[in-house]
Amino acid sequence: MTEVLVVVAFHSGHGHTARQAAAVAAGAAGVGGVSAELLDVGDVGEAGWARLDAADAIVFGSPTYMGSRSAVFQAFAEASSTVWAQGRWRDKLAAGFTNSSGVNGDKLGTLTSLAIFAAQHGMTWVSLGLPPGWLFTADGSPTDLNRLGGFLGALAQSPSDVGSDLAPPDADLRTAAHLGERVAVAALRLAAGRALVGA
Ligand SMILES: Cc1cc2nc3c(=O)[nH]c(=O)nc-3n(C[C@H](O)[C@H](O)[C@H](O)COP(=O)(O)O)c2cc1C
Repeated sequence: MTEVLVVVAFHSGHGHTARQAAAVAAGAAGVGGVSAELLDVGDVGEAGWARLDAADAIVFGSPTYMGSRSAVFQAFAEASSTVWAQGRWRDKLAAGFTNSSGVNGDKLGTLTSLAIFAAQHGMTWVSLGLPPGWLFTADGSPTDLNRLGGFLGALAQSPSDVGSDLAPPDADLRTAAHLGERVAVAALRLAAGRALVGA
């Protein structure tokens, strides 16, 4: 059986995005032949960079701070310029997720920045692949998968006065798990294809 590695590279200032990251990793690890690891981008170190090099897919996650990715994630992105210069992540799969307090909260700014970051590295972006839930149709529910209606990546919302023990809600964690599973399956397919064509 093909073994592939999905690394979930994330920042979380107060634990909410960390819960979303854990859900992404659990979704990926639930797919046979796939292992998933969490990596705090605020503390990568030599071993962390090596795990990123070894990954078949990297799922990037950040809270939305002031309408974009956090300063800690940005520092990680800038630190990856050596990786970029050497093309070490080229042709790996990538995907992204973000969490913020506003229902909208300008989360798209974060996801867009993550997708551009992945594109700069020559990675192949995997979308969320779910229909929008909740208010997309009148009979929707806030417990729907993809309740926040994103396509580019997984979205989560945590009220600013609710701790990470209670937020983000289950629907958003299930959405994150779906993204992890989708990336894992895509990584398996890519590995199988590579084995066939020898590249
Ligand atoms: C510096 C800062 C900026 C923030 N900017 C936004 C924002 O632009 N939009 C929003 O909806 N929430 C914003 N928030 C709220 C966070 O996104 C929210 O608290 C989130 O759950 C934090 O995730 P974390 O616990 O993983 O850090 C901001 C919070 C901080 C600390």
